[in-house]
Amino acid sequence: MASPILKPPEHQVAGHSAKDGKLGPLVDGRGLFYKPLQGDGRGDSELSFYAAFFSHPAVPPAIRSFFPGFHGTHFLPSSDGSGPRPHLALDDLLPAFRSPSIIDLKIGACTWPPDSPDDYFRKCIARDRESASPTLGFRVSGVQIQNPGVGADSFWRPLRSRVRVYSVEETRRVLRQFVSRNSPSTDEKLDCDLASVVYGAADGVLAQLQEIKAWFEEQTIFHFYSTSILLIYEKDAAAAAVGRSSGVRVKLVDFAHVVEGNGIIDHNFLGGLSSLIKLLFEVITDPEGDGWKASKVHLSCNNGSLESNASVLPST
Ligand SMILES: Nc1ncnc2c1ncn2[C@@H]1O[C@H](COP(=O)(O)OP(=O)(O)OP(=O)(O)O)[C@@H](O)[C@H]1O
Ligand SMILES: O=P(O)(O)O[C@@H]1[C@H](O)[C@H](O)[C@@H](OP(=O)(O)O)[C@H](OP(=O)(O)O)[C@H]1O
Repeated sequence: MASPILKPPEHQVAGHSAKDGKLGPLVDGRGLFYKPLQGDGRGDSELSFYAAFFSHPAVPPAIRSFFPGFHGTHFLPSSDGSGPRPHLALDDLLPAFRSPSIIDLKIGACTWPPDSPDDYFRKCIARDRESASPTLGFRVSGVQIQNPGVGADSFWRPLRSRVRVYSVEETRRVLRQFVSRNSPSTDEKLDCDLASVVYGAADGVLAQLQEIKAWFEEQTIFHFYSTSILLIYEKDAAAAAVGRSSGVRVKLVDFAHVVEGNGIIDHNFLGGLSSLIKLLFEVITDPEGDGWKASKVHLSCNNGSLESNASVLPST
């Protein structure tokens, strides 16, 4: 069989990209996503996580299904032309989708593991403070939303530099935009028409997140710093899914900063996940987004304390 042609993924919304001659992931068009092992120990750390996670007897099979399947490492030519290097071979999460709407949500108010080197901690906290992470416990890392009525290949893709500094209000808005049928770039009122099927259906995003959350309420094996939750769905399929499955997928990706849990609950991830669930639930119950008011919240983090005045909480 001829070797597959490797190319940058068509629908990558965050992270390092192989486009423009840089080092990034490649896909083979046959179902595998190859993520190059990054330097600074990040690649080795992610490889160790995948090996430990998929061999750990205490991880339930249903939980494994929320992670990309892992198929070892493959030595492949790097996308930046620097020669062959090991790549993680993962299930490509997107072949089943023709025009996927995707959002990457980086979970956790703290994005750096305890005992991180000082320069890494400073880099992370500077980025976190520009974002909604300290307030919400998660932030948007990247998003693409199919433009309805314009064609299957037309997407709204805001600049990543803009997305990673989204405020709380902007984060709430994009979560509503993600399930609206009017054009994402429009100023008109968002319709949130697909919220009940994409977020609220029996096999929708909230049901899947609740299953993940139930595991995080018990598991003390791993602590996931800077890990993302990807939400992936197809607008046409969701619109046609009255009473049927919308095919929406929830997946966890990016495990370069996972550390051992040492018998302790991963409060950082659990807090962000709970906050995300609450916001998505409110998209269904309060699609107009009126039930929010400004409030002041204090959150503490390892390596220091964060304070924010910009938070919003639902009114009671
Ligand atoms: N298995 C996969 N299949 C398809 N797409 C994927 C897969 N894993 C990741 N992606 C895409 O690649 C993006 C970045 O993934 P990931 O966070 O693992 O990369 P990264 O370079 O480590 O990111 P960062 O720079 O944030 O650390 C995701 O937002 C998603 O769009
Ligand atoms: O959110 P963005 O804008 O995509 O920014 C990236 C994101 O913060 C990643 O988590 C980080 O990798 P690490 O988590 O591994 O530090 C990467 O650092 P890098 O550019 O130094 O790789 C950043 O560029």
